[in-house]
Amino acid sequence: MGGSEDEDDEDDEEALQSGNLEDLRQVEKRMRTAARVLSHWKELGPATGRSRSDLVEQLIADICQYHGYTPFLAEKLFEIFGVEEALDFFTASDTPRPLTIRVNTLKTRRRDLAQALINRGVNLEPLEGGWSKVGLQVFSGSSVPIGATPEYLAGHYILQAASSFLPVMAMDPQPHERCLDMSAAPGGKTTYISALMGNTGEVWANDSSRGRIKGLGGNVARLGCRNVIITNVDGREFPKVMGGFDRVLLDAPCSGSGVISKDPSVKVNKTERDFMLLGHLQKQLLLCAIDSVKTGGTVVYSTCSVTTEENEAVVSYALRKRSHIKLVDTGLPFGKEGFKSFRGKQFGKGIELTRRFYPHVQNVDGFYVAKFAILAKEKKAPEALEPTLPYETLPINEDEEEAAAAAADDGPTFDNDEDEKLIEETKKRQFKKKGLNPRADKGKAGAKAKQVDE
Ligand SMILES: C[S@@+](CC[C@H](N)C(=O)[O-])C[C@H]1O[C@@H](n2cnc3c(N)ncnc32)[C@H](O)[C@@H]1O
Repeated sequence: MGGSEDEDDEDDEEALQSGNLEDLRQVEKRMRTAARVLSHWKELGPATGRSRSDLVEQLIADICQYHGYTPFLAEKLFEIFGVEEALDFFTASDTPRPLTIRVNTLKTRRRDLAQALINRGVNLEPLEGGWSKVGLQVFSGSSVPIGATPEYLAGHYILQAASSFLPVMAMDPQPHERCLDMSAAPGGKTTYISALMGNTGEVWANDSSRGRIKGLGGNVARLGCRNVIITNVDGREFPKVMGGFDRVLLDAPCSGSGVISKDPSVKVNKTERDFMLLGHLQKQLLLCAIDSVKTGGTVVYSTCSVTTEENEAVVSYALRKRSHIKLVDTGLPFGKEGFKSFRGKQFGKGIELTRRFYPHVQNVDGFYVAKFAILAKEKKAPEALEPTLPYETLPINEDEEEAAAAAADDGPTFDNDEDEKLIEETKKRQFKKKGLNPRADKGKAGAKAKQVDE
């Protein structure tokens, strides 16, 4: 784990030149000591002669200076990992993860690709731990541009972080199925799904970003994925656009708190509001993903974030809102269990089956993977049928949401007056769509609508 000795030497060199090395070493030592004292406060605290809050304040100030985080995010990560482990996370997030590529089995075999690249002078090895048959780790030192070899241009491989393989492995797509990758660009996972399905069946690859769709199209074409259909809509349009999929992957838009080594701007540009809005969007998208799958199907939810509000809280929300789903084993060979609770909040049934991956533990990007099985919906008497709550009206704030959940026991609650209005509006829209006058006599309109349907 961590950077190479050469990189450390370069950092030291820079710090030396700016006359700061001694300061940095001192700050580093002070942080480690403070973290150890805080973790064993009862035994070690009194001897410091300082208050706990004073020490926490100093530690946060040091982290902000040394690692460049805002106090807000530093504290947030403390809460997730505890102080000592958080320091390991900060250090690992300041160094790049190993460079990895995924072999495109639609075009070649790992052995053949490895040989071709070795012949060009690339140093590589299978991924550590033997958990992937399609991954190769590329070592620095060779002058070969790994993103521009003839094999790359011919689509024999894609540059892909190792942890990004995991949601697709959990999804386990099968030949001839109909799958949806709801937020797919630039297509690392879509092209893997396509390969696992052996270019059979259908992979609907969707992304709401027009700009990012171009990259997705490029990768799909380069890797020769002929079973992929690309769409460019907001994921929340599913299942209105189409449904009945065998499997859906929602690799959700997220804060990127697990991939800070790739995008250090996350250290300073995320606010409480960002996390709240992201959590809200993720919840909406996850419900839509679930509603787009047929009975007996599978949904995989993943993020490259380590925060609970983007992970366990989203999954628990879905469990509360959809009673016909359950969490199942991801089948992934490593990873830490999802949190059962966080700051007094208990997460849903089976949450320990979800998996967390960390840069400082497995030397992979921070990731989260949850897998749901979609069961048959309980049959209800026609008069008991509830309208589906429009996704736009999902409560945005946790308190609001919790109050709703408490009142609901298992299923979603509905405000009758509001629902009446919504049902009326939906009916009107449907009538208009069919060229009917919504104000016309209900009986006649109903009869005409029936004719059109037939
Ligand atoms: C984590 S990235 C997906 C990475 C992709 N799965 C891969 O492996 O290459 C999240 C994606 O979600 C897309 N996105 C954001 N909001 C969305 C929405 N409402 N519906 C669909 N896609 C959305 C973003 O454009 C972005 O490409």
